[in-house]
Parts: sequence; C-alpha cells; structure tokens
Amino acid sequence: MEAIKTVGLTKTYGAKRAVDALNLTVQRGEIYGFVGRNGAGKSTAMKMMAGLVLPTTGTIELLGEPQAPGATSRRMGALIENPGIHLGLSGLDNVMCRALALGVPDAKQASFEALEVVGLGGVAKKRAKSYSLGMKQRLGLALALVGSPDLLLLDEPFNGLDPQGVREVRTTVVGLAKMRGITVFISSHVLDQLERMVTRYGVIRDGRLVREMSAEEVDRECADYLCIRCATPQVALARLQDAFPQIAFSVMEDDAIRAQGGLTPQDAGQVLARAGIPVSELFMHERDIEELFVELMGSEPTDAMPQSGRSERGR
Ligand SMILES: Nc1ncnc2c1ncn2[C@@H]1O[C@H](COP(=O)(O)OP(=O)(O)OP(=O)(O)O)[C@@H](O)[C@H]1O
Repeated sequence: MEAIKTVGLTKTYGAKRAVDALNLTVQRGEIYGFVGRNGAGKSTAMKMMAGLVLPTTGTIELLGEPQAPGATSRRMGALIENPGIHLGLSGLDNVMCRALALGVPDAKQASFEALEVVGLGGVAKKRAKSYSLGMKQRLGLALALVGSPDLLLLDEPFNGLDPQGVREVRTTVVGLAKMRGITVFISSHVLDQLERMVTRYGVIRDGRLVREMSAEEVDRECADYLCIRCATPQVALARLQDAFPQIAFSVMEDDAIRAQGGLTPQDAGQVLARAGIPVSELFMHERDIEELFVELMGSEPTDAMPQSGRSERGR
C-alpha cells in the first residue's frame, strides 16, 4: 500500500520549474530519503505534499486518499522549515495548541506523550524560548507527531543540531518507524545520517527525480570494486570468471570490467598476464555514499535527465 503517490507533480514560479513532473511512490513503512542539492526542489515538493504550496499541475495521494490542492491530511505530520513554535509558551502548551486544533482526544495526555517520545518530557513546562536549537527542533518533531500520524514529512530535520541532537532526532525517527510503523519521508544533506536510517532513496535534480535506489542498492554501489580495462574485455571476462567463480563480474557501458567480492589487483593481474591479455588499467575503486550522491545530484544546476534516467554507470 502506498503512503505517498505523486503523479506529474509540478510547481512553477514564473519561468522556473521548481518541481518538474515529479512521479514519486513511497510504500508504507518506508523511511524514504529525499536527496538533492540546494534549490533542487525538495522543500517545494514537500510543501505541496503538506498542503502548504499549491501545485501548478499534478496530483498527490497520501495514504491512499487523493489530496485536494492545498489540503492537509490529518494522518500526516510535517516538520518543514520553521516549525511554528510560540517562544512565549511552554513546550507542552505549544503541542497542546496543535493537539486541540487537530481535535486530538485527551489533548494534554497526548501532548505529554509526544514530548516524551522526543525526549522533552522533563522540560515540558519550560518556555520554548529557553530551549536550545536542538530542543526546538525536537519540539517541532513533537508538533508533527501529536496527532499520531501514519506519515511524517521531515524537511532537513537535522539542521542546526549538534551531533548529539542529530543522533537523538535520528533514533527517535527510526524508533517511530519501527514501533508504530509510521512512514517517514525525510530530506537531508546529512548523508551519513540518512545512510543509517533510510530504506529507500530518491534523488531530485533541477526539480526532477533522476534516480531511486533501495538502501541495499546504495550499499552495493558504494562497495569497493576492482576495475579492469583491456582491449578484449569479453575474453578477459571469460578467463577471470573461470579463475574466480565466487566473484561477481560485470562489464560496464565503457567496456571496463568491474569485480565485486574481494578480488585483488594482484590476483586478477596474474591470471590476465598468464592468459597473455595486456591490461591498460587495474585499480581498486573506493566510493562512499557522499561520492555516489554528489555524482547523482550533479555539480551545478543543469538540464535534468529524463524522468526514467538511470545512472550512466548502468547496472
Ligand atoms: N516562493 C518562491 N518563489 C520563487 N521561487 C521559489 C520559491 N520557492 C522556491 N523557489 C525556487 O524553486 C527552486 C527550488 O527551491 P526549493 O526550496 O524547493 O529547493 P530545495 O531543494 O528545498 O533547496 P534547499 O535545500 O536549499 O532548501 C529554487 O530555485 C528556488 O529558488
């Protein structure tokens, strides 16, 4: 069952297509990481999902229900940009205002519980202006949580947090997803944190979705591999496959052979030398998640790849 489905979702500001025909599907229970450079269109897409910005065209379905333009689903909680905290009110009163507006039964108890979940139970009665940035961010999370949503939209929830705050928000979100089965749609630049929580990624570039990947696919793409180049890749491949049946080989679009699974340059080099196959390049390639996403996100705003575009590396 889908938690989020957008079809042709588009937002233009003048000549700028901030979000361009976004077709996105998020399954229930996923923690979906939405990744892109500054200005790629993440916030605009999420604001449309939250009913804060009207789409120019396209449709949005949340938890199986079509959303009227500008409507907000009561089953969704959102933390987008400033969480709208009243600094003069206590954390509890802030959350209660929202709980009452949502018509949450037993608003006070529900508000306490939301604050407990984000670790602010002990300071519930303190004014929000005395909260640190991290505590304010967690208060924003409590505001998003108080209606017991089935879907959470979190736009840059780690912004302004110290490492401890980042960890607290991350573990809270993962706990919610696991214990309550909440679907989480999260945008962040903090890739190493996303890597620890996300089950699927979508990469947005110039308003368009250029790639979706499961966490396992990202792990695979980030795994070290041996790269071999020679003039006769098919012949070399056959020799290597005979010699190392346990290794996963693939030939890339540029004819480079990629070997994953622990083959060393020395062992591969020996086999190819014995077969009389000259090798022009032989090296271990190491790539971390940041390098992978920097490639996918693009360096500067460019013309987007087609909606169904795949990485040039091809798999
Ligand atoms: N209200 C607006 N009026 C005009 N242009 C806008 C408006 N909101 C966003 N844009 C433009 O739309 C594009 C996408 O912006 P958006 O804020 O969605 O990107 P983002 O991926 O969330 O970036 P960031 O990570 O910096 O928040 C940018 O070029 C931005 O300047």
